[in-house]
Amino acid sequence: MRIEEKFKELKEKGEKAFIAFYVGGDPSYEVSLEALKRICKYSDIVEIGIPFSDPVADGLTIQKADIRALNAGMTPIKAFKLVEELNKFYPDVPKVFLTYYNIIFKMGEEEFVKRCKEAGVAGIIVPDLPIEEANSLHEICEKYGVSLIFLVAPTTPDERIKKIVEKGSGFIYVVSTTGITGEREKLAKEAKETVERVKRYTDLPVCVGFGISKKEHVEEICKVADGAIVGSAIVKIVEKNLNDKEKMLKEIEDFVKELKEGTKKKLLNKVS
Ligand SMILES: O=P(O)(O)OC[C@@H](O)[C@@H](O)c1c[nH]c2ccccc12
Repeated sequence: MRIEEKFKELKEKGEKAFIAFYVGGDPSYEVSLEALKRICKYSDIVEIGIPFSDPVADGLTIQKADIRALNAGMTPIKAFKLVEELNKFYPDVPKVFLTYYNIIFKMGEEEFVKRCKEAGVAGIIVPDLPIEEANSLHEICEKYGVSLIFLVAPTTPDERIKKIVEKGSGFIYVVSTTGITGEREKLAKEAKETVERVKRYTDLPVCVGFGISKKEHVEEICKVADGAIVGSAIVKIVEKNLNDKEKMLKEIEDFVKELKEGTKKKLLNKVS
């Protein structure tokens, strides 16, 4: 399913998007497939990280997940296979790749995007690709109908936001705070302001990630944003339960189910 269709469907239901992030291949290909199936049950969009040896935007939790996946033999080619398999079970949940640019560069931009199209990957997020360097990838993504999702940080000036929303598609990813991925106790206060700033320049959905780790955070951000993205708090469950796969999967499923509830609150607020 395309990302645009998903947001349309959510709007009709009066819900915001819950987007879960998970590293493909963590702690093994098979377990990650099973975990992602559980995640797909309750998520509107799923972000799958292609593990990379030098993930500069990631905190320790996701760094460790990348290492676990790489040690277990995960590769970009297997990541495409993972999406294909998931699409057999959950075709209505758009899958988005989170990948650093080296992986795309090595395969070749066109080959990478063509494979995304064939595997049914709806979009890609490339955190280390600045907008100024994104022209060719942008064109190729348009040609194949794959969304190219860009990040906006609280430190991004308005002039740059204007450039980003021109090229971005699917949704705009607002980074709640400066820094790297990882759980945080509180939702950063600059997150809402950044969402409002981006919304001045675009009608694209705006979703927020970085540090969102509880249902309360999801509820809070969904008052202003179109969706919430949770990564590290889910990946942490893997790390804590490496010796008990069934417990790990159950905890992931229960947690994701609870987080999704936070995106339905807005409707209740509106009605009352
Ligand atoms: O882990 P957090 O703090 O919940 O943030 C989401 C994040 O994991 C996911 O979107 C992501 C994982 N790696 C990234 C690198 C850059 C930007 C975003 C990401």
